[in-house]
Amino acid sequence: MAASIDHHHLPLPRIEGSLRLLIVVAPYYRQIADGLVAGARAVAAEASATVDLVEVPGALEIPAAIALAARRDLYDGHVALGCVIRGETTHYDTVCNDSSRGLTLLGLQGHCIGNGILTVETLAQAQVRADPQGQNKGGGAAAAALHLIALKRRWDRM
Ligand SMILES: Nc1c(NC[C@H](O)[C@H](O)[C@H](O)CO)[nH]c(=O)[nH]c1=O
Ligand SMILES: CC(=O)[C@@H](O)COP(=O)(O)O
Repeated sequence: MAASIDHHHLPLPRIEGSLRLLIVVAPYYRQIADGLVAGARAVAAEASATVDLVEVPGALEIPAAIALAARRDLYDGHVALGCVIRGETTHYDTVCNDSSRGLTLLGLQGHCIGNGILTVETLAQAQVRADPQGQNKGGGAAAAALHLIALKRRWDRM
């Protein structure tokens, strides 16, 4: 088993005014997705954000769904949640790389996105990462979106 390493988490930023988050989740592995969503919702509640949630079939559809929502400028930030577990073929690499690249490209266009798409070898690895009492990657992705929103608002005021 890998050594456990503590990650330092920034405190949640204080954000004034209304705050709208969209969670886009791929429930390809339902139990994992549920843990990720629970963690993300808890962080959103801490920041008093209102949350909408939509589901898409798989991680590959997450960037496209966020791009569609972003066209309407409905949300301050987006939280991408899902899980990719290595199978027998190279499809794993496509799903991991293209979902990540899609989110990164959207981020570089100025959209505030937290990436909580797990890319793992085993279901056990996914379980500890999705668990809100464990590594809580869903919460981490929501926090990442909030940090970007805070920066955007700060620089919009200058
Ligand atoms: N294998 C996994 C997938 N594959 C499905 C794709 O994301 C996509 O929905 C399909 O290719 C149709 O476009 N998705 C996951 O979220 N996790 C996987 O492990
Ligand atoms: C991660 C995947 O895309 C995977 O679930 C597909 O499995 P396989 O490579 O065995 O078809």
